[in-house]
Amino acid sequence: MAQPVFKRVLLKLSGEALMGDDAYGINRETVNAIVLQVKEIVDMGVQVGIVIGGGNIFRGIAPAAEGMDRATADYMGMLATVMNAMALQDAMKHAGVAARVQSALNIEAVAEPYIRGKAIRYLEEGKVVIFGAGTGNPFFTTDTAAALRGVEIDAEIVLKATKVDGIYTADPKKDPSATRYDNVSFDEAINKNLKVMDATAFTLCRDQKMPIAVFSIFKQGALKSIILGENEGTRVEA
Ligand SMILES: Nc1ncnc2c1ncn2[C@@H]1O[C@H](COP(=O)(O)OP(=O)(O)OP(=O)(O)O)[C@@H](O)[C@H]1O
Ligand SMILES: O=c1ccn([C@@H]2O[C@H](COP(=O)(O)O)[C@@H](O)[C@H]2O)c(=O)[nH]1
Repeated sequence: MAQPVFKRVLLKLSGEALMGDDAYGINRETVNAIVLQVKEIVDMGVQVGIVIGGGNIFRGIAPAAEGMDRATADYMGMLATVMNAMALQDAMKHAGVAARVQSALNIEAVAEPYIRGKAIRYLEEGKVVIFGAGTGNPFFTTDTAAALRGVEIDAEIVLKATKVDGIYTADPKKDPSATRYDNVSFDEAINKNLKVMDATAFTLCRDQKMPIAVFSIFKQGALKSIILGENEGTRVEA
């Protein structure tokens, strides 16, 4: 049987991917389908940390955030990611996957605080750790949180699960003539402003020699393919 090529990974899940076909919010069926893909790699013995985005909830409250102080809106965005983390943990529990939520913002009544050593211990025990509230700081994104937590937990790769199947020469949703890269260097991704991830996230991964794989969470089996070392999506490396 094929063996995983990674022992520990950091999976970044787009918040917007949780909406399914809804306008915003959390679509339970979509979450369950994502959880099954994660379960597949957990059952192979891969240790999985997850950073979850907040776009699905934040989009719904965006009109209220208009004109608001940027830091306040960002804290709201971070709280949205905690809701997603809780929904994901609940869906994992129902699928028989042990998961813990750790929050970068202190909200101890709903989630334990982010403690690096404890997160690593959970991973070693085979539990999925879901990191909520991004980095805990405004003016950042959950992509940067994924790069940061990935480096902190000593993951071998950051897996960016999104709505498109890799990195393109331009946003494929806006430019149908855009073509997909199989491989791209950090410098090219940053210099060409390939917006699938923000420059802070790319730069941190580049400096810490942390490879990134970008793939579609809606493509059945894509996550497992990457774990088995097969060609899938786009790989960003030095
Ligand atoms: N060069 C590019 N290649 C691929 N996708 C791109 C590119 N430029 C922009 N995009 C867009 O970036 C989006 C990926 O961002 P995604 O929504 O997954 O991230 P996010 O902002 O981290 O998540 P969230 O939904 O939680 O806010 C894709 O849906 C795609 O339309
Ligand atoms: O470290 C962080 C992470 C996130 N935010 C805020 O949350 C929203 C949602 O995150 P996405 O990465 O867009 O999914 C983001 O727009 C920020 O407003 C943050 O401030 N700090």
